[in-house]
Amino acid sequence: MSTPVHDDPLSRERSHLAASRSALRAMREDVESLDITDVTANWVNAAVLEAQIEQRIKALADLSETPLFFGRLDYLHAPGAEQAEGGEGERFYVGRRHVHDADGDPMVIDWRAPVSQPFYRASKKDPQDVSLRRRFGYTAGDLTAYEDEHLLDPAEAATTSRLLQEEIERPRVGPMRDIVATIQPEQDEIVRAGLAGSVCVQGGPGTGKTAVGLHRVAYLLYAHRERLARTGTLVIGPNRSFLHYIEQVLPALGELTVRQATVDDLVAHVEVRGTDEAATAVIKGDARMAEVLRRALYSHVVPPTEGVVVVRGSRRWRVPVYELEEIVRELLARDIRYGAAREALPQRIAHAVLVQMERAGEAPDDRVQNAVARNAAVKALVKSVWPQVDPARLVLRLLADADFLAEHAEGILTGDEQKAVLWVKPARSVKSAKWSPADAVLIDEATDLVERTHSLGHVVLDEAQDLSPMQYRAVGRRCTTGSATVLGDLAQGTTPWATRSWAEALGHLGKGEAVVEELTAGFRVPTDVIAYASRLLPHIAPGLTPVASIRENPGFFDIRTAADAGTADVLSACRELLEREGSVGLIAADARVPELAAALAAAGIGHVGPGEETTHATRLTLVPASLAKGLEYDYVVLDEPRAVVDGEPDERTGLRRLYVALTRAVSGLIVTHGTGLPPQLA
Ligand SMILES: Nc1ncnc2c1ncn2[C@@H]1O[C@H](COP(=O)(O)OP(=O)(O)OP(=O)(O)O)[C@@H](O)[C@H]1O
Repeated sequence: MSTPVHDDPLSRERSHLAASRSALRAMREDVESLDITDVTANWVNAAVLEAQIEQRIKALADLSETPLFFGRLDYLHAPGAEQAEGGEGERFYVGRRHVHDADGDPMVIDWRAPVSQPFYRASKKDPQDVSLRRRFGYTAGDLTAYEDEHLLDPAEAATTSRLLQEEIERPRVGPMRDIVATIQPEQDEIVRAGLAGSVCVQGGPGTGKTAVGLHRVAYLLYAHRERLARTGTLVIGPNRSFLHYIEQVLPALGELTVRQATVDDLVAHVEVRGTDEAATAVIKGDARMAEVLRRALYSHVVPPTEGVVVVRGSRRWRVPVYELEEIVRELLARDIRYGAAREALPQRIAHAVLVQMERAGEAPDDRVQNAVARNAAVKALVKSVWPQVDPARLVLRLLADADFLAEHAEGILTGDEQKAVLWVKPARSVKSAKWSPADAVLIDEATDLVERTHSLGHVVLDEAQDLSPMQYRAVGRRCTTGSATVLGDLAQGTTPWATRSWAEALGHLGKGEAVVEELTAGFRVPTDVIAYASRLLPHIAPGLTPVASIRENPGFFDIRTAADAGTADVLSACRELLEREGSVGLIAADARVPELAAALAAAGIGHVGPGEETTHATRLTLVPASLAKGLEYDYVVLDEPRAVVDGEPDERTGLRRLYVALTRAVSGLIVTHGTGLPPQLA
């Protein structure tokens, strides 16, 4: 007897998957076979088009490990034609990208399309016209399970989805991956917030801030593709290893054009070779420095002391000093940059000359005005009244010349503060100066005073709590005409200038109107571990809501007292965790890393640094506590919590660093210590 193979729902869904994959293949072949020889006028166009085609082919790749669709929605009624992304059916498969058949009918709908939204938001309370929501389970790329919710059936009990739970509990390996299949309703609201407004998300460790920020970019690129292609998008993260950790997420969602950078990258006007004492960096990062810079820059504008005489042919035209003063005053009052005003000044003077010419009965045209503006006398006047200023040289002088600084910081910085920012050994030139990261930000501010910084369409700022006010300003001027998504956790602020409140930070960013949302459901850290780490909250960020872990797997948590502060117990903890599936991170105070690296090598345990690819043979990452932020590992060994705290300039920062280190583990954490635990963990 033969069994019918296509009759059960799972088989039907599998055939839809197979059909969708061949439809995708056909779409790709269509693009691959495009012949552009006849449609491009020149080789530049051809090159651009070819690059676009190549991107499109890449975007249409069928990746065996990323299923084409992960959900299905059965609508009760066909959604409005304007919502249907070209389809008129009432059943939609939701996936990472749009796939259509030969007739152009949708086989899979992009998760970002409006008709997909109820997949994330519909509930029994608000079914949004969805009668059935189906989630699919995959094993090694094969569709092996599904799970249904009948949203309109009052008899069906609301349950938590097994597939969702499994996805959340899945062991972590390698870099971050997308969460499209399991975005939660409160996350989805942030992901799909409009492009016009800015959003700020406060959320404890593992609440999905980074994930939400990246999916938000993908969503915005879908919903406002043309506009953002013109204006650009940018994701800002704290350091290289973090950016490396997240760099696969957007390409996996088909978005290949988003720039990712650190704040230091954005302000790289000079080579940074120096560092500042914490107290100095705090002052250099203070928003008051913006006013000092503004004053110092505009001190270069000096009122004219005599009129200018322009000789043309046999005639001499004089613009009297009071009229020049008026022009300068008017330019100073206008909301334009120093450089733009400097360019406008000769034209204004020329205009004044032209008015005189007209009064004298001449009929000068634009060419005459330009010629007057370029006249040597006018040029000389502009040079003395409104000289060109090099932003880096301006900052150099402020940091090197006590009198110059005193003159412009008067009433803004105290005498002690001025002393703190002055170089002990003043640099002679921009090239030879040992610029610090904070100096580079000052130069960026000065650069923007001279010439307006280009604004992007949208900027995502991750780990935002660590920025100084001057750094917020640097990010803010890159989205003056666009919007921002600001992600952070006040409890994880570990810089001496870390943000105290989001209202303050958003003010410096120039996005005071942004709404602040809070995420409190934790997807990473197991309950016991997050409860333990949260003991630190009253000491590091009183008033913040502790994260509530939604992981069912209780995880594995052990605190081990070592015989001494050596490395033997750390090594055995690493060995033990390497027996298990998933990634392993050994987190330690920066100062202990060399000793631990040597011990691991001596014991024959291979390891890599954060941001380096692990391999099957080398699954351990040795992470200095200062680089742990934003990262996660399936299992973590945390070495000497006390040393982590002591590694920071003050106790609160130390405890915050410890909070970060304690909250990196997904499935298990072993804390080893030979010197006792910080009393705040007791
Ligand atoms: N809805 C979700 N479904 C499945 N996994 C999720 C979901 N939201 C977040 N995660 C996972 O939880 C982990 C933590 O997310 P993420 O790194 O974005 O948190 P975070 O708030 O930025 O943490 P931190 O404050 O430590 O930087 C990641 O592995 C992420 O993929």
